[in-house]
Amino acid sequence: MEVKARAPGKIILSGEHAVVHGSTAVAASIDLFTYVTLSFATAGNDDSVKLQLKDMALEFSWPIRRIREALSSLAAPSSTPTSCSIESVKSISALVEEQNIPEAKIALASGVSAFLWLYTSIQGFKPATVIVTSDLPLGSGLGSSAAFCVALSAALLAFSDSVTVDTKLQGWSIFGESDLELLNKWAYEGEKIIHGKPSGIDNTVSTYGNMIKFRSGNLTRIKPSMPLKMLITNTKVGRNTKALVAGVSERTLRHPNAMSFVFNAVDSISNELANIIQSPASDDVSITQKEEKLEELMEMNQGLLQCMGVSHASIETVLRTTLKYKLASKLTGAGGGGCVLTLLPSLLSRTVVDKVIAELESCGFQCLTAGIGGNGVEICFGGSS
Ligand SMILES: Nc1ncnc2c1ncn2[C@@H]1O[C@H](COP(=O)(O)OP(=O)(O)OP(=O)(O)O)[C@@H](O)[C@H]1O
Ligand SMILES: C[C@@](O)(CCO)CC(=O)[O-]
Ligand SMILES: [Mg+2]
Repeated sequence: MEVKARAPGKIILSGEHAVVHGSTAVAASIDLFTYVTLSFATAGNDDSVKLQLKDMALEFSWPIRRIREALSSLAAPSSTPTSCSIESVKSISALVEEQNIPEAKIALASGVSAFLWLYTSIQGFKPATVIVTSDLPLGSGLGSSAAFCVALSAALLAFSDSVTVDTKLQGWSIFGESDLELLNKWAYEGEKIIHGKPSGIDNTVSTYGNMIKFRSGNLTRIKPSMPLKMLITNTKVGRNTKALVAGVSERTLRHPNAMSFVFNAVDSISNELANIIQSPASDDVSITQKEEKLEELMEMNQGLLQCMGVSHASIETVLRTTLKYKLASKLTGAGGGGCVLTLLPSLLSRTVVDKVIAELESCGFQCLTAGIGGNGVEICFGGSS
C-alpha cells in the first residue's frame, strides 16, 4: 500500500508578516514541490516508523512501542485536527533528540517534530515508511515548511477513514473541497510546530494552489487577468521564520501605535495589488500601466517590511542590483535573507533579464524562474508518478 503526495511552494506578492497581525496578504503557488511517499509494511515483521529525508541523506527510525510509550496520553488516531499540547511537545522533542540530528542540520528538528505529531495524530501507532524529497530550498521564504506539512497531511489522510479517495485512480488527482479543508487544518497544526505563530497563508496556498488573498484565516481566490512573471533570487542567507515572526511581534509590543499604521498600510497595498491583478486590461489601462502600479506597490511593501525589521543586507544588495535595470523587487516570505521577488514586465527583453541574472549570480545569489499559480496539493496511488 503506497501513496505519493506533492504540495507546491509559494511566493507572497504582498503582505507577509502583516498577515500574522490581521492584514490582507496575496500569495501564489509555484511549480516547485515537496513530495511525500507513505508506505505501510506488508510483511508484518517491521515494527517501526521510518522517516527518510532523501535530499539531506538522513534517516530516522522509532520503534512503535517507543512512540506509544512517549505519547501514551494521545487519543490517536484523531479525526479532527488537534493542536500539539505542551506535554506532547516535550515527549516529541525527546523522541527527536534520541535521533541525534547532526548539529549542522539541527533546523530540521522542528520539521521532524511536526512529522511525528501529524503521523501519530492521523495514523496512530502503525508501522510505516515515509520518504520526503523537495524541489524547494529549505528556510528560504518559498514555503518549504508549509509544503512539507501539506504533502505529509495529504499522504497520511489518503489512508485514513477521514477522507474519501478512490485508491484505484491513476496519475495525480485532487481531493474534494471538504477533504481539502480538513487537510489544510491538519497542515496548519504542523506549521504551528515549525513556525510558532503562523497566519495560515502558506499552508492554505499550498493546499489550494493558484493565487489567493488571505486575511484572518479566510481565503478569497484571485483570478489574474494579466500574465505575471517574477524572477526569484535566493540570497542563500539562512534564516528561520519562527524567529523573524517573533521579532516583528516584539517590535509591535514596543511600538503598538506605529506598527498598527504599518499593518494598515500593508492591508491597503495588498488589496490594491489584488484589484490590479484581477481587473481586466483595457485601452486606457494597458498591461504596462498595470505593471508599473504593481512595481510601485512592491516597492512600498518592501519599505514597510524594512520598517518591521525583516530586511537584510543581502536583500538590499538584490534591490540595488535590480534597480540599476529599473526593476522593482521585494523580499518574499519571512525575509531576514532568503528569497527576493523581482517583477519582470511583459515587454522586458530577454537580454536585460539575462544581464540582471548574471549580475545577481556574480554576487553569489541563485536565480530561479518558477511558474506561478498552478495546482495545489495532489496525490497519486501505486507509486507510478
Ligand atoms: N522537506 C523537508 N523535510 C524536513 N523538514 C522540512 C522540509 N521542508 C521544511 N522543513 C522544516 O521547515 C523548516 C523551514 O521552515 P521555515 O518556515 O523556517 O522556512 P520556509 O518555510 O522555507 O520559508 P517561509 O516560511 O518564509 O516561506 C526547516 O528547517 C525544517 O524544519
Ligand atoms: C512571515 C509570514 O507572514 C509568511 C511566511 O511565508 C508568516 C506567516 O504568515 O505565517
Ligand atoms: Mg515556513
